[in-house]
Amino acid sequence: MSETRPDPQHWRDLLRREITLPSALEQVPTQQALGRTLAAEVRSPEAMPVVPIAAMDGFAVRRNDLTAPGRTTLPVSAELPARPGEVPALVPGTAARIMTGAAVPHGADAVIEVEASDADPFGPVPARVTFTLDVRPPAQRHVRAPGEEVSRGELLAAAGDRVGPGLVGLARALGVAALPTRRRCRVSVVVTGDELTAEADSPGSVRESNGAMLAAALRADGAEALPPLHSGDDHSGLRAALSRAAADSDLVLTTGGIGHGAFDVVKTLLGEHGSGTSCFAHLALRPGGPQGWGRLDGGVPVVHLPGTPVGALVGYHLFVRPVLGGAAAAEVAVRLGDVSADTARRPPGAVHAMAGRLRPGEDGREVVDLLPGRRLAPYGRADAIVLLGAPGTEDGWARVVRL
Ligand SMILES: Nc1nc2c(c(=O)[nH]1)N[C@H]1C(S)=C(S)[C@@H](COP(=O)(O)OP(=O)(O)OC[C@H]3O[C@@H](n4cnc5c(N)ncnc54)[C@H](O)[C@@H]3O)O[C@H]1N2
Ligand code: MOO
Repeated sequence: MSETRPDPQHWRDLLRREITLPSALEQVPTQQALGRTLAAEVRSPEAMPVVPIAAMDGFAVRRNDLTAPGRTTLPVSAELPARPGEVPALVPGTAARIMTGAAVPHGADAVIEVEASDADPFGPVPARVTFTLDVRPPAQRHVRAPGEEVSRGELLAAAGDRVGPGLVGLARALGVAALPTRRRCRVSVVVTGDELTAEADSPGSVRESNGAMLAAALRADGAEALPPLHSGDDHSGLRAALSRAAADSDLVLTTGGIGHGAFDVVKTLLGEHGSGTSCFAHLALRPGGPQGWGRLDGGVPVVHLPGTPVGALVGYHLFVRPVLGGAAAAEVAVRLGDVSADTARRPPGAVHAMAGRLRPGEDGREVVDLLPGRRLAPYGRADAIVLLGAPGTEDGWARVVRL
């Protein structure tokens, strides 16, 4: 049987083009929205600050009452801590002791910091205060003007942005109770193989691990991972598992059953000798070469990953994550550090995926060290998949997918 060996980059582009996931909008309470992707822009319902606010601990004054340069002594007519409540207007010819964050009284047009006065910053409010000023303070000195930080209707974040702690804080500060996020994509994983068991308790049985691994990867990428479904190597079992998965999900992943063997149940059920609703290829990629994709009942997209745990992990990060979208899907070029683990013969023309660990190099710029091993074992310590031999890669550099 001859199969083409498509370029993994082309395969990724094909899947991104063909698979569009729903992007329904879901309002999520601001405090629970961390990590979600915005489905729409967020604008401020109010100005920040709403009223003029002192930016320094000191005294609110009218600049016309000051001699500058020179010394001015004014009676202190009020004490204004940062507290809720009405703020009386500043009595002309007086100063009001004010704390950072307190509303500046009507009539005051500057705050003089306590350091420029003879007042004890921590003592009781003085009866009078003397300022020694070198220059006349500019209007609104140490006053945060209404709308200075955010104006009403200003864009806080755009559709497609990921909600970070900064936006959670900003939204709370402005009274935005819920954020318009994309509904999480619901993904089912169907693992296949008669040998798979919860515990490896008999000869030939293999502890099922792809389900937990892919659920973890999906959650890390902001998707909702439904409980994994298991099918044996028989068509009726797989058909049942796939239709259960399709009924409930935006996207289905399968692992295993896509090799060249008689028991490769996914391929024989859905490939050209079966329903023909999925297509399969052996990509110029090691590991993770065998891949497939198609559509299930109702048009639900399905991506077929190899059963080998390392093949499933690599395939997920190269082909599924980009379909889910988001910044994490980007591959970046990183300099290679320690490559002593790259010992296997690497025929040209294929991309070789190895486990790697990122660290700052001697010049502070990031480098990646290769970890020894071709299977899942090195991924216990890896924070990157390193793609060696990818077209367009300069010597001493590799494309890297962060885990
Ligand atoms: N004649 C050929 N044979 C194979 C080729 C080839 O080109 N010609 N390619 C090899 C490559 S590369 C891969 S990858 C595998 C792909 O095979 P499958 O996707 O059908 O995977 P399985 O045979 O079902 O399983 C492979 C391996 O992984 C273990 N496994 C499977 N699922 C799980 C799971 N959920 N949790 C833990 N471990 C799992 C399974 O027990 C097998 O050991 O084909 C090669 N063969
Ligand atoms: O592509 Mo397979 O995952 O090399 O073992």
